[in-house]
Amino acid sequence: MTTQTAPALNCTGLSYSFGDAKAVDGLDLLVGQGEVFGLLGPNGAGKTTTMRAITTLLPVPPGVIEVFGHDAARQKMAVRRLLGYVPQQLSADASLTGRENVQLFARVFDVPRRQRAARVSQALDAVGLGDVAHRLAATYSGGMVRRLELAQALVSAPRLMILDEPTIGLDPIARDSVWERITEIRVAAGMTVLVTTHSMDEADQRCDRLALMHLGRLRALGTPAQLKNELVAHRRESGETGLPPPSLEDVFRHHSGAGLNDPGSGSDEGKGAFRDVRRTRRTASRLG
Ligand SMILES: Nc1ncnc2c1ncn2[C@@H]1O[C@H](COP(=O)(O)OP(=O)(O)OP(=O)(O)O)[C@@H](O)[C@H]1O
Repeated sequence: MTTQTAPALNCTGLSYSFGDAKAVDGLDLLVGQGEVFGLLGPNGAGKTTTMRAITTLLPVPPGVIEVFGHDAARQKMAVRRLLGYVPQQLSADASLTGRENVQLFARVFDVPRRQRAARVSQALDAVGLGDVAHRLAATYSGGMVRRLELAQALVSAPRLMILDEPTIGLDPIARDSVWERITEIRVAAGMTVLVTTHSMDEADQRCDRLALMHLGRLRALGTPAQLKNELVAHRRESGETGLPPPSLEDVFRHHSGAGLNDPGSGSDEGKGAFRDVRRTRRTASRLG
C-alpha cells in the first residue's frame, strides 16, 4: 500500500497507561483520507492520550499506529512530517507577532529556507490573519489566537491535521470562523482532519464520522446520522416509545452514561473537575 492509497490513520489495539491507570484500552480506529473524523467522549475518556500517541509524542509499540502507511514507532520522523497538531494548551507566544509565531514553527518543522517566507504568508492568509500578522499575538482575540495556532500547524503542509478541542472557550461567531477556515483549508489541500470536541453541534455539523470513547474504549462509531438511527432502533427494540428523535447528546448519554460536557462519569467520577478549571483559566488568559 502506498501513502497515496493507505488510510490516513490506522490504529490497531492502541493501549496506553499512566502508571497503573489505563488511559486507552485496545482502541481500533480507521480514518480514511480526506475525512473529518471526530473523537468524542467525556473528560478522561482517553482522547488526548490517543492523539498524543498518534503524533508520536507518547511511545507506542510497532504495528499499532500507522499514518498514511508509516509506522509511528518505526518511522517516527516520516509520521511527524505528515502531521499538524494543535494541542489544547496554548501554543502561540503572546510576545511575538502573528508572523513571528508562524515563522518559528516553519523553522521547527524544517520548512526549506527558500520556501519559508511564502509558506508563512500562505498559512497566515489561509486562516484570515494575513492583514494583522504584524501585530503582537497578545492583541489577538481568542478566536484569532486559535486561528494563529492553526496557521502554525499548517505551515508544514500536513496531510493529517490533529486538532484537540480547537474551539474551546470561543464564542459562536469565533467558533464558526475557526471551522470555516478548517473546512476551506481541508478542501483546498485535501487534508484529513482528526478532531476532538465537546460541542454536540460541531460534532453533528462538521464531522463526517464520529468515534465515541469512554474510559479508554471505543463505544460507538459511525456518521452522526447512523449513530442517531442506531439509538432509534435500540429504543424500538427495548419498547421505549413516545420519545422525540434522539440528538447526539442522547446518543452519548446512552453509550457513556453521561453527557459530553459532564465531567467524568461512572468510575471516572470527578476526574474532570480540576481539568475543567484549568481549561477555563487557560481560555480566560487567552482571551484576556
Ligand atoms: N500525564 C498524565 N499522567 C497521569 N494520568 C494521565 C495523564 N494524562 C492523562 N491521564 C489520565 O488518562 C486518562 C485519559 O486522559 P485524556 O487526557 O486522554 O482524556 P480526554 O478524553 O482527552 O479528556 P478531556 O476531554 O478532559 O481532555 C484520564 O483518566 C487522565 O486522568
